[in-house]
Amino acid sequence: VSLLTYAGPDGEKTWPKKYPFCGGVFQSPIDFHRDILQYDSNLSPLEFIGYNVPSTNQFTLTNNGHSVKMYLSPTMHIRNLPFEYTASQLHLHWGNRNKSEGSEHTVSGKHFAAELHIVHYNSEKYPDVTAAMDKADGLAVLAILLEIGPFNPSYEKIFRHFQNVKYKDQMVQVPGFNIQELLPDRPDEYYRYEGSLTTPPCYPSVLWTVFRHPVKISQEQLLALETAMYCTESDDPEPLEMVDNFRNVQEFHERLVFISFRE
Ligand SMILES: NS(=O)(=O)c1c(F)c(F)c(S(=O)(=O)CCO)c(N[C@H]2CCc3ccccc32)c1F
Ligand SMILES: [Zn+2]
Repeated sequence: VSLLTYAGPDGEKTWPKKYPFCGGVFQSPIDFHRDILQYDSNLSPLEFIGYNVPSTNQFTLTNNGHSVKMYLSPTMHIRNLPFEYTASQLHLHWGNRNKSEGSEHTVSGKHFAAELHIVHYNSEKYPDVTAAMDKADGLAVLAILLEIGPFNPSYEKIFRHFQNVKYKDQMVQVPGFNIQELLPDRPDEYYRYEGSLTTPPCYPSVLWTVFRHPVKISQEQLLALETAMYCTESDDPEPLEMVDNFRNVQEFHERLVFISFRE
């Protein structure tokens, strides 16, 4: 989808022209602020099955021109949602070296530095993610907010490969590791709402789980994320830096976000 640029003449404001759902209902991301939050005691901790992938397995990390994404193992799934959801891929959203405020979801109007998404599909009802991605109960995405702190060795297991996926369509193999290491402390505390893909085609098909607590990565790790990748292919005479690949927050009318924690 070459149309997928966030800023400029083809930016997110033009998405609804070609992708009508982008101008529709239940759009993500959103801002979490006090008067739309409601505690829900039924929101139980998620179970992460098969997340500890042996290093004999490998994940494919690739630059798809607007994000860096890593395909995950079909043995990974989450339980304690209305259905069983199987992992598909993870990817990131970030800002730029002068403005490290590239998260998609915001809290009380505040951006975090970046955001990791782990995309799953409803494997109880659909054969694969492509069949699931335009269904209301098709996808479940886990979102981890990233902020600056100490060096994070778990995130480094992915970040150390960025130099090999600098350009569009490049890919590299990443040795398996426990993907649960990428989750924050207290993963039982999260925001939950029904929303959409944050890139075209913006299908309202995502059950969002945004963890309350951010994960820390170092300033250097964040700079690597913000400066390593390009949207363009390696031989493109006009390289385009892959930066600011986050969608702005969407209007959230008369709806509630459910929280599993008491503020
Ligand atoms: N922020 S988000 O979680 O909404 C989200 C993205 F932001 C994003 F960039 C991608 S993508 O695969 O890199 C490109 C879109 O096709 C996907 N990929 C999803 C959407 C389409 C699709 C098809 C198969 C597997 C994954 C996805 C995505 F779910
Ligand atoms: Zn995403």
